[in-house]
Amino acid sequence: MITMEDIIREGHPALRQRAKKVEIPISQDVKDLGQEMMTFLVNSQDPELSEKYDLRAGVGLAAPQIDQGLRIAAVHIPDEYEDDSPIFSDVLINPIIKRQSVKKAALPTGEGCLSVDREVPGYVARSKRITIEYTDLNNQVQKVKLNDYSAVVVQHEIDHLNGIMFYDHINEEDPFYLDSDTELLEFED
Ligand SMILES: COc1ccccc1NC(=O)N[C@H](C(=O)N(CC(=O)NO)CC1CCCC1)C(C)(C)C
Ligand SMILES: [Zn+2]
Repeated sequence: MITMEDIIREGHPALRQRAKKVEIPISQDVKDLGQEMMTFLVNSQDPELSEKYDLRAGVGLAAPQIDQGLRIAAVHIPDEYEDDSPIFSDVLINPIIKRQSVKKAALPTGEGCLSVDREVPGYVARSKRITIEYTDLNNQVQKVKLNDYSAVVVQHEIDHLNGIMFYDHINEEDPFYLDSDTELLEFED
């Protein structure tokens, strides 16, 4: 199973490389990798398992973060109200952003990263609404519209497939600069 030891940290060159497209139909190896990545997220959100294996509560994981240079990202976004029905949960193979809103959104808390062991303060402005297309683990092409928090998570993961870290988006002069078309998302903890 994937644990924090398998997650490479900033400074590792693999985090700055562009991941390679996955051959379709996906091989069994890719299917296993995708399932393992999803299992990590589910485990990391389980009180017992996250405690037992010292896992950070993850909502997304990209293959480059476990040193696999493939365009695969797992996303598992819990619904803070109903535990058993996540807001969005899937393994994205070769995801592409087909449409994105001009309107931007940022988390009021800023962002962190499983591959970054430090706080990097500042707003990360991302498209508030996106339409993504990807292949799922059953080789089905999916077209999904996401907004707000789900859109933030997926954009954060797709960035990893392109060697981009969240802090690359933070304004150097004023980390908490917000331009007029960026809103802070409501964020109940
Ligand atoms: C169950 O966990 C939650 C429930 C409700 C709100 C937030 C979370 N958890 C997270 O935001 N978790 C972050 C996360 O997984 N990521 C993913 C990552 O590093 N992918 O490479 C960072 C997030 C920052 C914004 C989008 C993803 C970490 C870096 C803090 C572990
Ligand atoms: Zn990350």
